[in-house]
Parts: sequence; C-alpha cells; structure tokens
Amino acid sequence: MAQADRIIIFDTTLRDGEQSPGASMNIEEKIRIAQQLERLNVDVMEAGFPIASDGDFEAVKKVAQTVKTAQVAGLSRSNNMDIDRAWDALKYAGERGRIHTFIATSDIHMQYKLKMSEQQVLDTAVAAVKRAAGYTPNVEFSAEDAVRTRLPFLAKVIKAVIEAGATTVNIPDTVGYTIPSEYSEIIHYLKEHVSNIDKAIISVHCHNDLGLAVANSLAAVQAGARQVECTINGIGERAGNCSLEEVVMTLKTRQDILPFETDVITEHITPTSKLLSNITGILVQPNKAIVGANAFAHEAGIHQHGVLMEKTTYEIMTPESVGLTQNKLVLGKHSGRHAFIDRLKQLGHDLTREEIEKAFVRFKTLADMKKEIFDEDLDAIIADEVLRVPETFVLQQMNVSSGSFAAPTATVELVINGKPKKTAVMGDGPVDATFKAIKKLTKSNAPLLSFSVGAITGGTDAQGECTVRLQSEDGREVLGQGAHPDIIVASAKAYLNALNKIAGHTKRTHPAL
Ligand SMILES: CC(=O)SCCNC(=O)CCNC(=O)[C@H](O)C(C)(C)COP(=O)(O)OP(=O)(O)OC[C@H]1O[C@@H](n2cnc3c(N)ncnc32)[C@H](O)[C@@H]1OP(=O)(O)O
Ligand SMILES: CC(C)C(=O)C(=O)O
Ligand SMILES: [Mg+2]
Repeated sequence: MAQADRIIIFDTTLRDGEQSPGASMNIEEKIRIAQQLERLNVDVMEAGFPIASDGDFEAVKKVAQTVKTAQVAGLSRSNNMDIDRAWDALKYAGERGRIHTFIATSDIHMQYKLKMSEQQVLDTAVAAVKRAAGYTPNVEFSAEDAVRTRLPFLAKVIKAVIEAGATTVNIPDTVGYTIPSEYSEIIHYLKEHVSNIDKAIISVHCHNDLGLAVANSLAAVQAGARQVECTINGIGERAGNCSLEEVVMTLKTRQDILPFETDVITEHITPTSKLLSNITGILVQPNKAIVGANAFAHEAGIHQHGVLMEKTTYEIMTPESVGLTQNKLVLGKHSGRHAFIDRLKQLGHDLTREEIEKAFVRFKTLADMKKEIFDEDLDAIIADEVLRVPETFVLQQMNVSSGSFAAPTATVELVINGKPKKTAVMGDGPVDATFKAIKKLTKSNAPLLSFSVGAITGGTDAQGECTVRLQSEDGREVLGQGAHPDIIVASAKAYLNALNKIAGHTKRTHPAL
C-alpha cells in the first residue's frame, strides 16, 4: 500500500511509449532504458506486452531478470493465453513481477471493438484478474477507456476486480479526452461508490491528445489517486502519455500546494531523456518543459538581468535538480580515460570496459577534428558506437565529389559478411549518390520514408547528426542514426544503421536466411 502522501511512479516508456510510431526498441535497447529507469528510481516499469511478439516476450523476461529493485509489469489482454504468457516472462522478477491486465468498459469499445455485452466484459475482467492472482498477488487491472465509461458500470467493474484480487486499479483516459475537473470527479465518484476501494491503489493513465495529460494526472492525485502512469519525454500512442519528468517536477516544485512525494531521483531525468532520444531517434522539441534544450535558457535581456541578480527571479527549479550540470572538465584531445569515464557516468552511460574502449577511440578521433567535445557529442558517440546493432554492413571508406559543376559521385566501400565490396555511383546530390551506392552494394529495396540532418552542437566544426527512416519488407518503420563531422558520412552511417536493424530483425525472425 502506498502511504497517504506517496505517489507510485509507474513508467510505461517500454510499453505504451514504444507504441509511438517509430519507437520500437530491440531487446538490448530496452535493457539499457530499463537500467536507466532503475537509476531514476521509478517504482514500477512496464517492460512490454509479452503476447505481442517473441521479441517483446524476451525483452520483458530479460528486464525481469536484470532489474534489481523496481517492480516489472507486463501487459495482457483479459484472456488466459495473454496472462499465462505475461507471467512466463515476469516470473523471473518474483514478487516484483506485476501482471497488468485490461479490458475496455466504455459502450463504444464494448459495442464496436469487443462486441461484448456489459455482463460479458464484467465476467471476462473478473476471470482475468482471478487467473492473474493465481500467479501473483501483484495484479493491476485497467478499465480501458474508463473516462468514457458510464460511471455506475465502471464502479461495478472496479468493485468486482478488487474482490477478484486486483491490488491496483487503473482508470485510464485512453483517448486523452477528459479535463482536470471531470477526471477529479470520476476519482471522487469511485471513492464514494466502490465499497472496497481502500483495498487497492487507484492509478491514473492519461494520454495527451488535448495536451492535458499532466494536468489531468495531477487533478487525479489531488482527488485520491496514488499511482501515476507516465513515460519519459511523454512518448506514447498518438500524442503520447503523461510525461514523467513534468509530473514529477511539478510535485517536487509545488510542495506548497501538492504535498506528495515520489522516490524519483530527479538528477537522472536529463540523462534518461537523452538516452531515450538517442535510442529511438525521437527528439524533444526545444521548448519542451523540463528536458527541452531551452527549458533553462534565458534569452531576453530583462530575464538575463534578473537571473544574474537572483536566479529565482526566473527559475522555479534549478537545472542541477534535473541533472543539467555544468561540465567542469573540458574534454578535448588531451583528455584521458578517467575524465572521459567520469563524464559518461554523469550522463547516465554506465558502460562495460570494452564499450568504454570503443567509445574512447572514437572520442579521440573526434577530438582531433573538433576543438571541444560537448555532452551532446558524447551522447552521439555512444549512440553511434555502443548502442548500435550488430552490423551486417560495415562502412569501410567512402569518398564523394560534388559541387555546382560536376555530377555528384559517391565511391563507397562496405564490408558485407566479412567481404569488402566497392562501387561508384552518380546521383542528384551527394547524399542521393551515397544512398544509391549503398543500395547497390546491399541490394536493399527498402523505401526511404524520410531523411533529416542536423548539427549536434553549434559551430562549423560541429558533428552532423542524420536520421533515416526506412520501411522494411514486413511494413515496419525502421529508424537509423549516424553522427560524424562530415554530414555525408553521417548520412551513410544513418542509412547503414537502419539497414543493419532490418538485417538483424530478419536474422532473428528467420535464422535460416
Ligand atoms: C490502450 C492500449 O494501449 S491497449 C495496448 C495496445 N497495444 C498493442 O496492441 C500492441 C501489441 N498488440 C499486438 O501485438 C496484437 O494486437 C496482439 C498480438 C495483442 C493481438 O493480435 P491479433 O490476434 O492479430 O488481434 P488484433 O490486434 O487484430 O485484434 C485484437 C483482438 O483482441 C481483442 N481484444 C482487444 N482488447 C482486448 C482485451 N483487453 N481483452 C480481451 N480481448 C481483447 C479484440 O476484440 C480482437 O479480438 P478478435 O481477434 O477476436 O476480433
Ligand atoms: C492498457 C491501458 C492501460 C492503456 O494503455 C490505455 O488505456 O491507454
Ligand atoms: Mg495508454
């Protein structure tokens, strides 16, 4: 049971967050995020939906085996197959394993999607919770689309699932439809009309379709909810979920009117946000609260003057409290491993000795080209060098000639399954020529969905960071990233990164190929 003023933080970055288009993560990536979420000290992390695929099953299992202190949840529909599969993956976490089962309770979902009557939904929910409770006392039930559910029926379902053994009952705003006052009334209604409500924790799960997910979650907390479901950077289905960093920092900053506590170690917020962006390629907008690049920047003269006199004139929380620290040691080509490792740790990258060596070599190469290495450069090196997938296609060397006169031509040499292969191709521009050469060498037909290029830091010696989205044969959107001071090389790396992900997925799902 949560204490009256403690809010359980249930992070669903690895499940609902992963439902963001393009945010699919492989097992290794999920483990990295899970380890970082553990550093952040979330109470529960939802690691996936085990019935969804063998990959997701393995990811939940690995997270359950790896994570030491947080509870690990796995989602399941309200049927025996999903629940059994979920527990098969979660059992490795012992009593920290949580089965999270759900079924929709709104008329619109029952009629059109489930094609079930009220009674059938009620019976199915109860049976599912009983089955889950046969495995573990740690059972969460979600009434999907609770906000659009008739309240007497919602209360009936919640009472029945608590009787059946649910220890957490979640009241999701699945479609991001509610507003704070209405959501607060729903929580109050359930507290008044569900006679056994004190036997379970009330949880909230808000989507951000109207930009109200955080406000709605806070209103629910004030009304009596004691678990908030949220994601890093607010990623998730459609417009996303309630953002963890926003809800946690609001509770921390407004203790005067929100006397609630979380156990989140807020100094890990920025590294966690960056790690997620690096892995998924989904960047946060600069003006995003808490983790946006401008969240602690002061541009206007009057503001700058105020901050110089007294920071609290314009800063309601310190950058340090969310893990934005001033880099005291300047990293450059004369830096050694100690300073390098120390900085990586501060940025949340806890690497093996082998990974450090790889990253260090890359750091020195970059330091030879660039005066100063910033945190963003280090994040890019880690994304490029350490978080990368096993490589079927390795970029050996490349050369591109382009300009306003000659037809752009790319000469690219790759090592494919251990054998060097080289070609030269002309294109409409240097990137087009490079991609055509790579396509020819790898025999890839994956359509290019998008390509973007940006600079990691300021200055003409900045690293270029490229993102490529390809469509795999099975229709998945696959994202590749690459960073290099030469943006054409960064483009080639991003393209190959996406192709390697596709090749890795094919090898995992069709080992014989
Ligand atoms: C609000 C949410 O975020 S819910 C979570 C959403 N996340 C996902 O869906 C991602 C993972 N999903 C998947 O991989 C697939 O959808 C699977 C494996 C779960 C199911 O795949 P399929 O068997 O091909 O079914 P499909 O997804 O097309 O349809 C869903 C089926 O589940 C049923 N269903 C939906 N929710 C529930 C539920 N909570 N309990 C029981 N059955 C449900 C639907 O009625 C439909 O049944 P039908 O096949 O008899 O018509
Ligand atoms: C599965 C449930 C909790 C969900 O994601 C939703 O209703 O949005
Ligand atoms: Mg959701």
